[in-house]
Amino acid sequence: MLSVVPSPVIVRAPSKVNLHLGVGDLREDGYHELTSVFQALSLSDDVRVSDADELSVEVHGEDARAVPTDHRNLVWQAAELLAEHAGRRPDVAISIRKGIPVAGGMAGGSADAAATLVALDALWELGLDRAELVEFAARLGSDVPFSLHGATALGTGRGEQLLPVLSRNTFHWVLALAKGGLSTPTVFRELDRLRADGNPPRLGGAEDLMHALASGDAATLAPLLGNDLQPAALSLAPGLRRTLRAGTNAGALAGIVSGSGPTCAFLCADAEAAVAVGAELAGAGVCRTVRIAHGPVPGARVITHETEH
Ligand SMILES: C[C@@](CO)(OP(=O)(O)O)[C@H](O)COP(=O)(O)OP(=O)(O)OC[C@H]1O[C@@H](n2ccc(N)nc2=O)[C@H](O)[C@@H]1O
Ligand SMILES: Nc1ncnc2c1ncn2[C@@H]1O[C@H](COP(=O)(O)OP(=O)(O)O)[C@@H](O)[C@H]1O
Repeated sequence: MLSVVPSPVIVRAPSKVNLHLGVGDLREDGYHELTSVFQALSLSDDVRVSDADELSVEVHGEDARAVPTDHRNLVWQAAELLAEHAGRRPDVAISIRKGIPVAGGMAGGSADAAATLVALDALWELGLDRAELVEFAARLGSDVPFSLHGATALGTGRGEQLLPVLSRNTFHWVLALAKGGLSTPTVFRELDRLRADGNPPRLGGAEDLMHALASGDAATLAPLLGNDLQPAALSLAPGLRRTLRAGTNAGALAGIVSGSGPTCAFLCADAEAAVAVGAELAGAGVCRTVRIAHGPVPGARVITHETEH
């Protein structure tokens, strides 16, 4: 029988760093109330979907072995969710090319889920509007709406309610990737434990940081970066203190743990400084590997060709 060769749809989705992550108290539904200023970074994943006889997931890239290829993968859940909505079977082959570290606090799984929503909307010609995509995204995870949105945004609620934030210029980052990952729920639980035992510092509001973003000046932004999850991540992975010190010693303007960690993100004065800081960090033996990235970049979007990113 003749079969029509389906044309794959490829979508690129960004990683994120939380420039400001204020964590409120634990809610009754098990989530924490957040004030998060997200920035989407150029380190990204590509997700390719094509018609197939049944749903399958394959993962390529350095961290591929750490990623499940069954229903535990967020792209699987995204495909099932959209198929149910469309009243069809989720019969697609999904191939993920990972550039984002796994369990690194950079929203890699969320990026792939957002990418899958955008890709299947195109492949199945569903014509979903933005609000519908965002609603599906929020059902898949707190960070998934931001992976769709990209750029710079303020997230409230459990991080899923977004407002765009004005950000001038491009900021240059060095990312220090760690050997293992940290589980997001474990890090939130550790923060609850630290708060029950004592009084770890809590961030104030994000207004000054948002002014600094609007000014586009990295040196003004640097001292305003902050993450309430950082003490919890450092408590679980004390070696990250050395990584953070090494980055600022190497000339970064500031360093923070990205989200729930263990990736450390270093803000640099410009692209040249980022290359120099990256080279020095790579030689310092304080992390698995180093990546250079910039932001803000757009959210999940269809691309025509897979290229290096
Ligand atoms: C911490 C953040 C910061 O951007 O990112 P990562 O560091 O994981 O990338 C996010 O809040 C992670 O978002 P995401 O990874 O989508 O989390 P979800 O799947 O929604 O939730 C996983 C678990 O994290 C905890 N969680 C998540 C979000 C939130 N506002 N409060 C929480 O307590 C809960 O224990 C929840 O069961
Ligand atoms: N597409 C995916 N990519 C990476 N991890 C995934 C994916 N789908 C499910 N996971 C699971 O989610 C966990 C958290 O992964 P990830 O989203 O990369 O990190 P983080 O929540 O720290 O940003 C992983 O340990 C993995 O088991």
